[in-house]
Amino acid sequence: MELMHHSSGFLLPTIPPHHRPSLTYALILLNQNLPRFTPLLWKHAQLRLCADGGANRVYDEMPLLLPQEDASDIRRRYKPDVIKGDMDSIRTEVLNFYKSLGTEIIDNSHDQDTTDLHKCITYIRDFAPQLDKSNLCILVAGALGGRFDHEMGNLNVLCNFSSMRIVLLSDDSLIHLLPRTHRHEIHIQSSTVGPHCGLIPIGVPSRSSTSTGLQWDLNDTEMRFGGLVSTSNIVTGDKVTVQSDSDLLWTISIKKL
Ligand SMILES: Nc1ncnc2c1ncn2[C@@H]1O[C@H](COP(=O)(O)OP(=O)(O)OP(=O)(O)O)[C@@H](O)[C@H]1O
Ligand SMILES: Cc1ncc(C[n+]2csc(CCO)c2C)c(N)n1
Repeated sequence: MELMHHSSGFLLPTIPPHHRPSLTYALILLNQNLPRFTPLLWKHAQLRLCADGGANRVYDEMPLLLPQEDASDIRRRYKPDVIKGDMDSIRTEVLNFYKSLGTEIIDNSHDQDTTDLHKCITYIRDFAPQLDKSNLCILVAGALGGRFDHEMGNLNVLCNFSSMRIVLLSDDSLIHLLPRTHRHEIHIQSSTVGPHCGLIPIGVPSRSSTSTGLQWDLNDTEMRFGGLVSTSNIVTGDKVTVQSDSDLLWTISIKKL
């Protein structure tokens, strides 16, 4: 079984040269409070998309995250490449502003069966011609906090696209899938993440999960909702390994400074 490496180097101003694997990043901004480190994610990304009302967040909140700079300069500089969704949340002034700067607008108002985040991921997967897809990682800003149905929809997207690397981010947490098809090695960048973490089966229960590097390691352990799921766990070093017969969610806290 192949080994998959994970790292949160994208939370550092400069991604370390030894960072493995070397990834190409795309950023999706959702309609939820933007994490304070969004300008950093923006810098690392080669493609930036707003999911519908996510464009309002970029317009309203980027100037607040960079208060020492002029708001209208910030708005012109942080121009999304694409705004995609059912367009029921983006404000007209915001839509017209980014349209006038040349942002591509994709109106999918006919599709009321998939979320705007789902629509953005489909776009990156199927259309973004300039991106190297072989080592692509999609960072999703504003995925947690707020409405619980949205949060669950965002988690479901990890399952819809389980073979893609997708990281859900808020100010406090980072979440991604550990597909059962791989063994996993998670590099803990202790200056930016930890120590609180969790391993949670998603979709189906896990009959057997095994980890190293946690205060409460799993050892051929069964996990299911209604039984044990590993929350409030703690990372003990700079490396965590995980193997499971089911897809698991990995979550780790993001440090404030
Ligand atoms: N409170 C929230 N918490 C987490 N994610 C959110 C939240 N609000 C929106 N999102 C994410 O941002 C995307 C765009 O949000 P937007 O408000 O434009 O969606 P929407 O289609 O209008 O949602 P709805 O019609 O259900 O209110 C959503 O698809 C969702 O992924
Ligand atoms: C069973 C079922 N539940 C909810 C929706 C509604 N819905 C799901 S995604 C979406 C688009 C949001 O931008 C909407 C309206 C549906 N279609 N089918």
